[in-house]
Amino acid sequence: MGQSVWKPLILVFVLIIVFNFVYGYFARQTAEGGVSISYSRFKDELAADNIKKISLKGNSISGEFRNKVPLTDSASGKPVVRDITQFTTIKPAIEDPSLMADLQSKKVDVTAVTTEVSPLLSGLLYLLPWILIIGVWWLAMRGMRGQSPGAMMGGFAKSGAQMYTPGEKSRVTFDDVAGMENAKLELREIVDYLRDPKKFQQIGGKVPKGVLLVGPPGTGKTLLARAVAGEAGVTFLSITASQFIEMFVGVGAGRVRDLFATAKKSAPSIIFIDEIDAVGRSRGAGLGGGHDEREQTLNQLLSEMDGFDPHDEVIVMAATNRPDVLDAALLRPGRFDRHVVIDRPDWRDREKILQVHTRKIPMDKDVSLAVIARGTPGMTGADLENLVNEAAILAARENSSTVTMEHLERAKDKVLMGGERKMYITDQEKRITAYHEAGHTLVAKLLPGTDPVHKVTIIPRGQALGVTQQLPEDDRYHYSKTYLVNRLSVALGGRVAERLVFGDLSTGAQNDLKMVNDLAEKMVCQWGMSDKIGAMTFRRGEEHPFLGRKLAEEKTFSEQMAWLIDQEIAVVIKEAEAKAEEIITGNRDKLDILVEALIEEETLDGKRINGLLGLAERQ
Ligand SMILES: Nc1ncnc2c1ncn2[C@@H]1O[C@H](COP(=O)(O)OP(=O)(O)OP(=O)(O)O)[C@@H](O)[C@H]1O
Ligand SMILES: [Zn+2]
Repeated sequence: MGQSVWKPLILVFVLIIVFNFVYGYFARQTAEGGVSISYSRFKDELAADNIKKISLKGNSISGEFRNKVPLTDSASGKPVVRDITQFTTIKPAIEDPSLMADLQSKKVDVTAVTTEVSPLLSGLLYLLPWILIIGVWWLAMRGMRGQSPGAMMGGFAKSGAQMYTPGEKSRVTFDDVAGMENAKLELREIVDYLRDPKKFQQIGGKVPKGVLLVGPPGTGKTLLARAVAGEAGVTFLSITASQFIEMFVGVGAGRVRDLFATAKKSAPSIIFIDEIDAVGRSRGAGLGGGHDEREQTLNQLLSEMDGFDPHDEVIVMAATNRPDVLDAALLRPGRFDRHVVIDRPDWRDREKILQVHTRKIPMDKDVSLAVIARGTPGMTGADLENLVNEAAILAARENSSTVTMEHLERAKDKVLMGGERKMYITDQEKRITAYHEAGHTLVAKLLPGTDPVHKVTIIPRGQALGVTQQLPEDDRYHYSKTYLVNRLSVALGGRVAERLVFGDLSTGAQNDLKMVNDLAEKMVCQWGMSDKIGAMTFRRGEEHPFLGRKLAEEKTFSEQMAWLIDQEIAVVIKEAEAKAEEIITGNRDKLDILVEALIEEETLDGKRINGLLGLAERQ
């Protein structure tokens, strides 16, 4: 909860306290300030004819003695110095039928006071629970929208979406989004369209509808979407997909309808749906029932997107880090047909992000954000923002007027340890990863007939410390043995480079090895690519009790054959590994060039790799 939410809460507390004081003041006034005595003592004094007058108010009796009475300490029973004339006591819950008669016979002056304190006060007392209920409800509504007063200027959206209208102070532009130049470039067209939809259509631009932002959490997808709205100066409606279905059954579809209606009313506008996979998982994928609500919501979303007219001037943006689980219907033309991939930032972008977030923080003159950026591979924008905040807190705690390098380093360690991902990477690990990935890349580049290398990176993602990405040039349906063996060589290139350079192996090649073994097994058992076995096919199933593998089902075969299959798989793998080794040993200088560039730049695209290796384009 933000500070703004606490303010009314504090106000309510203050009101309650003030009310208590006022009430107490009135209550004491009517009690006439007597000293409290026991009821039996009061009865004794009454019997002794020592009560002059009393006043009754509810259960309490206050009054005056005829003669002063020594006050007894109730704990010790000893008389206390002070004599009293004024007293109060409480009538017990048990009826005392003789009281009135006694009072009359002793000629006590009796007045009855109404229990009503004051009409104003009792009115307040009556209203208080209502004030509390309404207050809590109000706070809950605000909390649900997570809105600060600034963000509310655009008013409410019934769907529960957060709404930002143009011209607000909290406007976000591309300047607030550091790095991501490619993504910004791709979104430029959306901005142009929203700025002047008519003109855009006259020029003949294809009216965009849905944009899917794909990337890991915290990489700034929401921020980027808001910046698009800010750049174009249009209304931004933001909702998290799980909000559609969080409350009651049947609400989700209605909320979607409301959301689109609001967006159309305030067009041109952007609808942003975060974590779209929460409603957008492929239909029918769930087990059993209970998914109707989600499916209804998804269907409503699809039909709203289809119902757009070009003149509606609404763009739907959505974010996910699981594009693979999305229902294919969402990705069809006319829906989310544009995809913008947002990767974890490389160190140059990390430096820019640090610059954005330190803009308003006094930094020591010795601080080098580049050094921090280089030491934080794998961190997202959100992680870096967190790092800067931690550093500022450390500085404040030490009464330091500026944030120093040391604060930043300590904050870095803290964020690294807090993160669930293993992001802390030593220089040595970084070197090993760089050699591993450069090994893959070099083999892929120098072996003919392999898929082009799209990019290579040593920025960790998921479990992998680095990635070499190859993209096939076109869809292939037939693979030659040469192609497949080359592919094995590329996969083994990482491991081979590690072994040749460090004389040691790391666990980093685990995935490569699994891929290599699976592929080699298929080559031998399914595609008949082994000389010794020839054109026979086998299906190999689960573990064999003796051989470590079970060869079963399609064809039963002897243990000798099982042994031969294993031999042949080993031969294929050895052959591929020897090829990789030959290339890497023969081009050690090129390997080193790639490694230095990788450590310096973290990510190399195909063009850059060709440049470094002195190769022509399309090789
Ligand atoms: N490129 C960036 N430049 C500046 N700040 C960034 C950048 N990327 C992320 N941040 C910071 O990280 C915060 C979180 O980013 P944001 O919520 O946009 O990430 P997200 O990708 O939408 O994450 P999620 O998928 O968890 O919603 C932002 O508020 C912003 O302050
Ligand atoms: Zn590898």
